[in-house]
Amino acid sequence: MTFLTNCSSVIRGTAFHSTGPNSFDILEDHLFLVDEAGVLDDVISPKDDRYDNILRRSEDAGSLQRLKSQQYLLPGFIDTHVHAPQWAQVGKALDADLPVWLNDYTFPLEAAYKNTDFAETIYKDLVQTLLANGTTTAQYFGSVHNEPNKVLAEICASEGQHAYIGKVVMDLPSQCPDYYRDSSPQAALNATEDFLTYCRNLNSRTRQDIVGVVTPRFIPTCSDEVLYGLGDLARHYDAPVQSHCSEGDWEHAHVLERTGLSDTQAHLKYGLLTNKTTLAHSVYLSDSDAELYKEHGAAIAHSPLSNILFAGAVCPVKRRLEQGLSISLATDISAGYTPSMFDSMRQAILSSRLLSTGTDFSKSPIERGGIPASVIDFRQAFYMATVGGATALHVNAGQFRKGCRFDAFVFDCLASQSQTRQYDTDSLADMLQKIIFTGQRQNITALWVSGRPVSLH
Ligand SMILES: O=c1[nH]c(=O)c2nc[nH]c2[nH]1
Repeated sequence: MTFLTNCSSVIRGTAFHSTGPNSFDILEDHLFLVDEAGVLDDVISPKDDRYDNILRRSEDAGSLQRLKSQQYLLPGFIDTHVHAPQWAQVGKALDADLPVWLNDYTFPLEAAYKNTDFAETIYKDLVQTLLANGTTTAQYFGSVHNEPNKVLAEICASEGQHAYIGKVVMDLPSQCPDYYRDSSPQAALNATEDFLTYCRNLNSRTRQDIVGVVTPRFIPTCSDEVLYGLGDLARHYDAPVQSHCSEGDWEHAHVLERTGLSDTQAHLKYGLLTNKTTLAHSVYLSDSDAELYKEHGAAIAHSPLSNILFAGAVCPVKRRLEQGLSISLATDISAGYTPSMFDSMRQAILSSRLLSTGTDFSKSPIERGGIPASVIDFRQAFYMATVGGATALHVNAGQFRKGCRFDAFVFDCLASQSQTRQYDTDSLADMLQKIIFTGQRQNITALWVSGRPVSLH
């Protein structure tokens, strides 16, 4: 038996994990054996002959942690689209439309991160807040300037969060303010390369993933030269790519007019639609665009809150899942106003209900314009927030399986100020639904990233 030679800790309790878009498992009263590297070495069911022996030995060795009644183990959330600098304006200016929001609020704020003291304060708060909300992995847009991006990478490393981070590229003078853009396509490419290398070096010194991501803000703010150059860098470094795609009427039409192509086709032309690409929003995809995502293995970062505020339409998640696309979930701070993936899961479910029924009360149900069979439920939401994110980022996480890294948190229904109730009438499957619909930050009472406990602030 490998136990006690490889294992640094054993957790005993009941866990939930997603096993696919339509399914989940309840691992009732299992033992989770975590090795020195923070990877699940084994998951032992009470029916397993080894159970009692392992339980006793881990208890004797002082490496056993038991979850209490009404405490559950969940996989850490994977938030695949967060604008780190926008944390300072979360909840602000959401009465504006996208171009006004970008030009009047967001660009001036992002430019302010040149002051690395400011960056340090905000980024530390952001990373601690996301961890406290159960997000063990985040994919971040940084800003144009690399000094604050490096501060963000160091903070993720020291706070203990897996982080995918991009230096934002925006170089097109006609679409970007003088005070906040890359000075030339070459300067943008050099800075991107510098940041990819920086993250690679940092990653070799940290336990968790710190990965540089090729990050054109979106096609409207980028020159053709820079977009082709970023495609070359992504290929050369085998680096992930993130951007925004087909996010609203204005943006979708703008790309069509400029390139003669849909946003998806344009990403492909520039070499930016790869199996390591995650594209936020992706609302206005034709079915043939969706086929391109599938063919090239690109993922959607579904951002239900910001889609409501800025897209003016709902991403047909159910349809895209049925088409076999890779779909993850995101808060999209700060066009999304919450750091909580619980909130994002809930909004994804609610948006799909409205998409399915249509919304104009003055029309009959038939004429209301809904798209039938668009409803997703807690299963798909849980999948996107965990396994979908892991699939998009190609990481072995999001589940409690042997070989998965142990990124997880304890959800405590009895935590102070909890609004999640468990009664005798509730089955364990009921409890997963209740957790998804009522869960909050205060329910998260312990969290591990790659097997290491993280302090919650
Ligand atoms: O929601 C969004 N947030 C942004 O920062 C952004 N930039 C381009 N398009 C965007 N959409």
